[in-house]
Amino acid sequence: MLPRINFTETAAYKYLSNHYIDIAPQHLRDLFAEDPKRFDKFSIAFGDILFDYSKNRINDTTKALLLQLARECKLDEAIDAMFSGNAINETENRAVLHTALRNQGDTPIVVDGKDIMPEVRSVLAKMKTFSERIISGTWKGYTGKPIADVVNIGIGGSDLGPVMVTEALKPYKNHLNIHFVSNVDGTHIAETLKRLNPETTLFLIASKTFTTQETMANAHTARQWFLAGGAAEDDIAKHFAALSTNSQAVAAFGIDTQNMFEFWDWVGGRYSLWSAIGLSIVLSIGFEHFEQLLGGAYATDEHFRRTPLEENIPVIMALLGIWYNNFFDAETQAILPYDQYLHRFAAYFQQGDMESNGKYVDRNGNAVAYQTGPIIWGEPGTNGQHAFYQLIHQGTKLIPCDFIAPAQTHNPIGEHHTLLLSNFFAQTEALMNGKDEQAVVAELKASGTSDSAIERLKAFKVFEGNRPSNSFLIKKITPYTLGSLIALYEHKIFVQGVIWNIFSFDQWGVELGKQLAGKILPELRTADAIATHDASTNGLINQYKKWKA
Ligand SMILES: O=P(O)(O)OC[C@H]1O[C@](O)(CO)[C@@H](O)[C@@H]1O
Repeated sequence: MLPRINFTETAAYKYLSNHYIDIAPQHLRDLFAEDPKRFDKFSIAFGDILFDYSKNRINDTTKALLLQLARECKLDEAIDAMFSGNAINETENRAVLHTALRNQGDTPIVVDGKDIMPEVRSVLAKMKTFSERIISGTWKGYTGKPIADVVNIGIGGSDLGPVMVTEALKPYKNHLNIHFVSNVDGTHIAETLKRLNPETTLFLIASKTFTTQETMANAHTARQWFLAGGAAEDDIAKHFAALSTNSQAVAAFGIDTQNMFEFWDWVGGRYSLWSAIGLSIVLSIGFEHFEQLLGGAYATDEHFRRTPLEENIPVIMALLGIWYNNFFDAETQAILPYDQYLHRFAAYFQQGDMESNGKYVDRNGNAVAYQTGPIIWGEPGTNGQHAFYQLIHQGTKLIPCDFIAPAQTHNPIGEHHTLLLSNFFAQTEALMNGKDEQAVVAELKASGTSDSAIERLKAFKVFEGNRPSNSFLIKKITPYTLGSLIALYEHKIFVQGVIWNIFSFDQWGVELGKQLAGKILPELRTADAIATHDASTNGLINQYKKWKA
């Protein structure tokens, strides 16, 4: 069982509330000026990742109190409970062991009295053999041709992780074309299939439950398309594989269970890219690179598990998030990668974070009286700069930002990377320092602006600054460093859930919409006017019926 502690009733929370009153008016500029050791103190080097959190509205006391908060909430106990396979997903009575999928230690990990590591390794071995056959072309389609295109059909955790990682690791890609179909909107699969040849296409049906409406609809459409191309039922075995925990449903769909890559109910969907759900990643970059991804994540797991809290990156990330979320009333958290390959990173952690910590019921089943998970959003720099940074710099909302950038690029073209990085450094500095009125006036004077124009313009050109950010400077985005980075964010989410006293590994909040869609679906199949809902829903459905072709 996870501890049940209301963090707002801890001593640390009370101290932090008072301490907030001291810190809130202080400017980051002054905090830097007062402490020449601030960067050394508030940054952590972890392999090829430098985590700089010095541009946050904290001082030594803040850090000490936040760590006290973590201790009072028994974070150590919770970390042990997760890694040792306790059923910490209590509402589903499941262990939470995505860490076992990348475990490279030799201590058994026991769930329900059984060491799960042999099974984990056996599925990895099966993924290796299968992927080698597909990549090398020794696996032939039903007309004897090698596979050229792979379509992953899945949604949520069975899509976002593989999409994000295959995009992030494109420089490591082989000749196979990898496609992702997730949306139940027929446009998604129709547009994808248009470009494909059934003789050379492999479908991966990725679904933990193998019951998800969107995935099943797309899988059936893919099957029909495949058969319509001239293939026979028996040929399905050469062109369809399943990534799932549900072997019965896989067999019922008609996929040979030989072609099923299994995972287990102790892997949460949004934490599953390390499991068989990662097969599209393996096919895209090869098994060795996938192993490096797992290796990087394992290094983070070890860091998280064994490093004292004060030097523990996910713990610091989580506590800073709580500082802004619960004391500064920040509602969102931006993730801003200065790497085009990471363009789906924020989208991936939208699910990772918001499906995990978007909860208002605590671990005792009571409504919380405090804020929990933040809204996660972001786009790659510098595109974001020309879209929404205005609001981050001069808006009325406090938006803590995570900046992520590689020191080395995979595409050293001219000065592009230097330009990109100059923006990365400049933005965090500008957000922190801002520009005061004196500087604005001096600048306008120097450019020959008249005194009356200066008076009129100066207020608009002032930047308050004092906007907090974390910076992750990464030597290079490789499978290993990416694995480490993803796992840092995963554990951050876990720590925050522990402190907010919520269950981070269930997702009951997605059920109601699914249930209602199931009820509405048969109503849409008839031409009859509907009166079974509220006036708005009835009105919309009936208008739809009039308009639909
Ligand atoms: O892998 P499945 O079972 O198809 O589920 C897909 C997604 O649906 C959810 O259950 C809810 O959106 C996610 O948690 C999960 O990642």
